[in-house]
Amino acid sequence: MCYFIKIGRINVEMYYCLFARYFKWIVFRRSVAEAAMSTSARSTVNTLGVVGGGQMGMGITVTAATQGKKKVICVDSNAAALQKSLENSKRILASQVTKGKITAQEKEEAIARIVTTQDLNSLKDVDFVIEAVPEDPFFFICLNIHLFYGWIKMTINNKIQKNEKVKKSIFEQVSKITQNDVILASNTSSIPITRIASWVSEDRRDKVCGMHFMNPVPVMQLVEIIPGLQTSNDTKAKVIALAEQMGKTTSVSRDDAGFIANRILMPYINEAVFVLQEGIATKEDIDKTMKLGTNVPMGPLTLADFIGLDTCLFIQQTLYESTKDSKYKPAPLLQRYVEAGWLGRKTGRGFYNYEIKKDK
Ligand SMILES: NC(=O)c1ccc[n+]([C@@H]2O[C@H](COP(=O)([O-])OP(=O)(O)OC[C@H]3O[C@@H](n4cnc5c(N)ncnc54)[C@H](O)[C@@H]3O)[C@@H](O)[C@H]2O)c1
Repeated sequence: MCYFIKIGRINVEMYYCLFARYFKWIVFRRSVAEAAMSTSARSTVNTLGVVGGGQMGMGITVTAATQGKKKVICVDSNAAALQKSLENSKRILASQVTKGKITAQEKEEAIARIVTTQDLNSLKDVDFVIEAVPEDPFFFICLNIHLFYGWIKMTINNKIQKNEKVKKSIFEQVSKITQNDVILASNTSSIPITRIASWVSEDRRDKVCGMHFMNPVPVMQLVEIIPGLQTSNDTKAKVIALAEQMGKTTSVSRDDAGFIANRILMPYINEAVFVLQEGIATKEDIDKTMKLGTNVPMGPLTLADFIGLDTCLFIQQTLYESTKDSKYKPAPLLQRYVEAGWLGRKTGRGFYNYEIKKDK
């Protein structure tokens, strides 16, 4: 496009054309430099590293070991959580055998492919890493004070650290432990991928990508893929390929608060909590209305318990803080439940009560 404007004796068109050429040259030089800087990511994933063996991490581990036939090294800093997750994964696999989805032999083969460890250095030789540690660590402090007139039981449980310290430290460490061509994916529900990429060295940022699995991973079909600003197309293609090898279907979202699923789902859950808080309906009627009225498998409060109320609150807070739009303000009742330690199924109590299965 050229502009013919004469300002006195100056031919603006000429200056414009010269500037456009110079600009194109700069863009060309930058893309050549970037291409030279970034190497392509490892193509074949034989061994997958998963960091965090909680409900998502273990779901990813089991799915990769069964559907993807990958060897999986699952790292969790908490030995008890790891043991519990391993038992859970065996239960998931046993139920898949019962449902005829896999054979008993496939179950045994999948279990044999899973290694659990507390040592992050075990990821030294993996081909791909998926991080699934919590977004927001909760420090639960219970204080019992015995006074002369009787017991006063105080529970202080509202110290919420609103930072991403755990994930940051994992990315910093794992990017140094693993080889440079290894993709580092995050299962984050809400932290911007471009921010996560900033936690690793510049020459590795093109290999950081969001890989947002849905809960429960072995059952849910979708994985949201979220490329950050610096994620290369090569990385994005390889993340999609791994998701497909795990039997999943993918959708792609821009790196924006909540991505697609949580941007829509969390305000829906939050509104259901407001309806409960305002006494408009009972929790049973809220769930029944949405389940039968909109033909979804479960109502919003049951779903929130399933996801984890801490996770729901954190995502809602992230949406609110990143947009400053009052429509995302977390419902006070959701905050109270989290402060009470009623986090849903995983703690045995959320909007409903649950029996926690004891490991044999
Ligand atoms: N729960 C959901 O429905 C859901 C869905 C999609 C994505 N996510 C995301 O997945 C991630 C994990 O969520 P979750 O529900 O599995 O949490 P979770 O609490 O069930 O599991 C997290 C695990 O990480 C471990 N961990 C903590 N610090 C660690 C460290 N430094 N090194 C190794 N392991 C560590 C914990 O011991 C725990 O077992 C979060 O980012 C969450 O937002 C959750």
